[in-house]
This record gives sequence, C-alpha cells and structure tokens, in this order.
Amino acid sequence: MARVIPLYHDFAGETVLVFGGGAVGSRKASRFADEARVVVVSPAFDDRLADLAEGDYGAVDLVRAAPDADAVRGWIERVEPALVVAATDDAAVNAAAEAAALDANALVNRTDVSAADRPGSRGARSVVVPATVEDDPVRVALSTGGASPALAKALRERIEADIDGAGAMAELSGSLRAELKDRGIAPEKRREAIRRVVRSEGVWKGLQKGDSYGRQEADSVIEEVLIE
Ligand SMILES: C[C@@]1(CC(=O)O)c2cc3[nH]c(cc4nc(cc5[nH]c(cc(n2)[C@H]1CCC(=O)O)[C@@](C)(CC(=O)O)[C@@H]5CCC(=O)O)C(CC(=O)O)=C4CCC(=O)O)c(CCC(=O)O)c3CC(=O)O
Ligand SMILES: NC(=O)C1=CN([C@@H]2O[C@H](COP(=O)(O)OP(=O)(O)OC[C@H]3O[C@@H](n4cnc5c(N)ncnc54)[C@H](O)[C@@H]3O)[C@@H](O)[C@H]2O)C=CC1
Repeated sequence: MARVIPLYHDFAGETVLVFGGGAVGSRKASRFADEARVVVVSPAFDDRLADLAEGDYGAVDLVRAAPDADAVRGWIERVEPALVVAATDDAAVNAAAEAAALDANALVNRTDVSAADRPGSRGARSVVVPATVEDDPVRVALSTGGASPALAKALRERIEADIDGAGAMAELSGSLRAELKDRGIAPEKRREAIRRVVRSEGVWKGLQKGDSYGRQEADSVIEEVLIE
C-alpha cells in the first residue's frame, strides 16, 4: 500500500481546477472554495455546486464543457492551476488530466483510483485529500492510505469532539509562549510551563467558559512551574 505523508499547503491566490461536477467533484470544490479560486469544468453540475456558486463560500467558476482526453491538457495550460482534481466518471479523462497536470508541474488528486490500483510509488505530486477537522488555527488531517475513505470520515467525526477548544488553546499557549520569552524566562522553564498548560484539564475547562477563565487557569499553572 502506498505510504503517504501529510503536508499542509497554502493555496491563497492559487487556482484549483476540478474536472467533473458530480457528487465527488462538488465535495472537492466545496472543500477548496475557502482556500483557493476554484474552477469546475463539467457538462453537468450537481445541485450542491449551484448552491455553492451562489453562496458565500467564495466564487466557484462553473464552466460547462466536456473535454475529451486530448482537450483536458488545453484547460490545464489556460487555467494554470496549482492543483488538478480528476473527478469525472470517465477513467480515460481522469487519467489524461493526471498526466497533463504532472506535465504542467501541478499537484493532482485522482479521485477514482484506490491504493490497491497503485502498487509502488504514486509520485510526490499525486496527492490524497484527507478528511480534515478544523478548530482554527488547529487542523487535523486524516488518511487511511486510501484503504477506507468511509473509515476516514467516521474517525473524522470522532475527532471533531476531541479537538473542541483546541483553537483557543493554540491562541492562548502561543501568546503565553511569547510573553514568557519577553519576560526573559529561561528556555527550559518556558518549555516546561507551556507543556503543562497544554496538558492541563483546568485550562481546557476554563477555555470552555471563556478566554479569560482559561487565561487565569494558565497563569496559575505557570506560576507553579516558575517557583519549582
Ligand atoms: C483515495 C481517495 C482519493 C481522493 O479522493 O482524494 C479516495 C478514493 C475513493 N473514495 C471512494 C468512496 C468514498 N469516499 C468517501 C469519502 C471521502 N473520501 C475521501 C478521500 C479519498 N477518497 C482518498 C483517500 C482518503 C484516505 O486515505 O482515506 C475523503 C476523506 C476526503 C474528500 O474526498 O474530501 C472523504 C471523506 C471526507 C469527510 O467526510 O471528512 C466515502 C464516504 C461517503 O461518501 O460517505 C465513500 C463511500 C464509502 C467507501 O467506499 O469507503 C472510492 C470508491 C468509489 C467507488 O465506489 O467505486 C474511491 C476510489 C477507490 O478507492 O477506488
Ligand atoms: N474520491 C471519492 O471520495 C470517491 C470517488 N468516486 C469515484 O469518482 C468518480 C466520480 O464519482 P461521482 O462524482 O460520484 O460520479 P458522478 O457520475 O456523480 O459525476 C461525474 C461527473 O463527471 C462529469 N463528466 C463526465 N465526463 C466529463 C468530462 N469529459 N469532463 C468533465 N466532466 C465530465 C459528469 O457530467 C458528472 O457531473 C467515479 O469514477 C468514482 O469511481 C466515487 C465515490 C467517492
């Protein structure tokens, strides 16, 4: 089975080009609409895509066309995407989109190929879209190596509850880290203080009540570390 490593990409100012406007193409388009300009090329569009184009998720361009395997290359050259998503129900078109994307130095997400169909390396620019959980600025990416997307979804739903409040914890511990540095606290003490804050049940519970409660709890955890 292909081993894949999760990396995080910044697509601001970039374009994601999706071939295929069905159930899968529209899920991918909505996934990327907050992160990038999205163009969907397809002869027909899922209802969800029409809602997305009208909604406030950012502008998704819907282009009505059914390029054949030869014509997808021209679309990629014109649109210059950072990522191509091959999500049509035509395997030859998806394969052509993958090849043309790689030739154009773009990333490619092939939605119709399982890990079992890809023995050996898939190449570093052939990417898997993980299930993601977000509590800004915290992001969890989850993959089953392509073995079971349904499991990726189920695990994502479990983790959603686990990381509730992680965004606030990231903000709080990030600013405490800067403050301890400014106060000239020695590096080892600083690290120990932050390590204890992010593991403190009291701070997590405090953050659920509000940022200032979390802050108070964190301050007492830190004072304990500093007098040790
Ligand atoms: C390889 C990969 C390529 C890629 O698309 O990137 C891929 C491929 C395929 N998916 C298939 C099926 C389903 N995919 C989902 C759902 C998701 N699929 C996603 C990713 C991936 N899917 C990549 C691997 C991810 C990993 O490593 O785990 C998620 C995580 C992200 C996203 O797509 O946004 C998103 C959940 C998002 C969320 O909810 O958080 C469901 C569940 C549902 O719809 O309820 C089903 C039906 C149940 C099932 O079959 O498991 C099929 C069979 C098609 C057929 O029937 O022939 C193939 C093709 C094949 O395997 O051959
Ligand atoms: N990655 C994933 O999570 C999943 C992947 N799949 C695979 O993804 C593919 C698409 O699945 P669905 O969206 O459910 O199928 P679908 O049939 O709902 O959508 C396919 C879309 O591709 C469009 N299309 C056909 N020819 C085209 C062309 N030449 N250029 C551009 N668009 C074209 C169709 O008009 C349609 O809108 C299938 O091959 C399936 O095996 C299926 C389920 C989940």
